[in-house]
Amino acid sequence: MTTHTAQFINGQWLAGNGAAVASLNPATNETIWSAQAATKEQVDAAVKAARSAFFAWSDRPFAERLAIVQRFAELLKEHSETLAMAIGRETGKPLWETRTEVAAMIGKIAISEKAYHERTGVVENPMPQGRAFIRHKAHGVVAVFGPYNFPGHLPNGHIVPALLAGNTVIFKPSELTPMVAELTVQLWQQAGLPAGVLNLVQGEVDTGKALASHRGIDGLFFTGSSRTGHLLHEQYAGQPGKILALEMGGNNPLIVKDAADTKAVVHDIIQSAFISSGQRCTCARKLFLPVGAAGDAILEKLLSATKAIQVGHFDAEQQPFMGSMISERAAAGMVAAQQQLLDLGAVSLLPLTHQVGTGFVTPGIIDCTNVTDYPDEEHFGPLLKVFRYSDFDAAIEKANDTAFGLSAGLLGDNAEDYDYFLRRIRAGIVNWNRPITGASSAAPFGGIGASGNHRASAYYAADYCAFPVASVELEKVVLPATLSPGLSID
Ligand SMILES: NC(=O)C1=CN([C@@H]2O[C@H](COP(=O)(O)OP(=O)(O)OC[C@H]3O[C@@H](n4cnc5c(N)ncnc54)[C@H](O)[C@@H]3O)[C@@H](O)[C@H]2O)C=CC1
Ligand SMILES: O=C(O)CCC(=O)N[C@@H](CCC(=O)O)C(=O)O
Repeated sequence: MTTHTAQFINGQWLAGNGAAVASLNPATNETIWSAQAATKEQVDAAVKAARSAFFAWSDRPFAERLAIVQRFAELLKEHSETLAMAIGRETGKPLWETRTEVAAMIGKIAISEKAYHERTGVVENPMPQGRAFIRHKAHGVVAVFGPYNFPGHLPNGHIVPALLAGNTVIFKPSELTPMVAELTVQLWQQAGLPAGVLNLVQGEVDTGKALASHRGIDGLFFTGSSRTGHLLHEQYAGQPGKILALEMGGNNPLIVKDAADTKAVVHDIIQSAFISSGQRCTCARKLFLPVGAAGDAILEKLLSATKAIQVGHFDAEQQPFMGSMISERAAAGMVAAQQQLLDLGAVSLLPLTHQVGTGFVTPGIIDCTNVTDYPDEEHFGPLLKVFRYSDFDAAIEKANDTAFGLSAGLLGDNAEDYDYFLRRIRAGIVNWNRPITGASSAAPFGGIGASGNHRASAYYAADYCAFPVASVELEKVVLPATLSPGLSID
């Protein structure tokens, strides 16, 4: 296998000078990409390149920046199948899903253009003497950190609005998905981005640390685990001048109450809990079902439909619903999480099983109703915890009993219940009779508590990509008609 020149610094593809790194196809453990990591010195070179490129890029008229970003969208369309294949190979996600990921990347461009104007454009307000303006300026050099579960779409959700706003970027993708990052940056290069405007540094945590701690960056946009996000937040304490946007995980509840269509309920639960093999930050982790016959019927159908979920290779002709998880390690981690819950007194309703030597797992369902020391952790895979409840208020209270606050949902036919749920539940994404995954890029996307730091992304990403500048302006210096009391100027 050829070793990639994986670092893109100041418009040049360079070999890393650091340790060897590799990417595996998680379904087979075959190495599909290898390179050497960027060193601290190379990260420094990337930051310096981004700094040198900043004024020339931010001084360009918006239309010129937009034209390059739109060219990137065209290239994404031309290469969509190559990119969808690469995402499938590197993450294990089935092609039907990776194709939607590429479509979301393409859709991001028009949405970000609209958001740029609506949320950060120029506003002029009349005033008696002169004019008042609200404008927005780019921060400067920003670092973008991406997760592995959407290696194209989620970094793209930071990079596109950051570039449109006039920032220059250093992108540090997940070490589990370097191949997708490389392909994406190649398309940016072809789109005609000037040297230094977007730089790519690849490597493991050391590369991430070198970038996050670099004094030369003005901001950091992060999508990833709550653990890393919290480390970054601590690291940025005492640096109010730097913008930090954190999109982190969740421990998301879904409550079912008085829903007549059991099949539809089961469908929305499965879409919420098991899509992407449970590897979405928005996935339902906790399912609240009423005690009694209605809850029993839903559980019975849920178990049989979950047992029937097809798990398979990303490119299988007969497409599976779930592909491999991101790695064998992640799969083993889910088995360990299940065991931890069993040790705490949970009852397995459908065991999550792991095909050792691969990242494949089958989806699992576990009853945690009687677990008193329930760990408030995000188990990032297809393991759904069921809680039976007899009182709606108590279910909402338990749903809110988490440090996280990303997504939440109610499946039920009563509008008053939803109105009440909406007022009580603490989350940044709250849905009614829809799966809680599959958020729209045309809406803000972010959570509260341990899920984020109040800098929602998607439609609101424009907000953290620029800072507002308020100006009052007059073309000439003019003496006011009335002077302040006690003032005379002869
Ligand atoms: N709220 C949101 O929008 C989303 C959140 N996520 C969350 O992301 C997680 C899965 O992604 P992962 O790739 O496992 O996240 P992760 O936190 O392990 O890694 C994310 C990025 O941070 C880097 N990194 C890790 N440790 C670092 C450190 N100490 N200093 C600097 N950089 C460091 C990694 O190299 C990677 O580029 C899940 O918890 C999921 O819930 C995923 C998608 C969306
Ligand atoms: O960022 C956007 O444009 C919208 C947010 C989004 O696409 N969310 C997805 C995936 C994020 C995740 O859960 O990892 C979703 O809600 O399914």
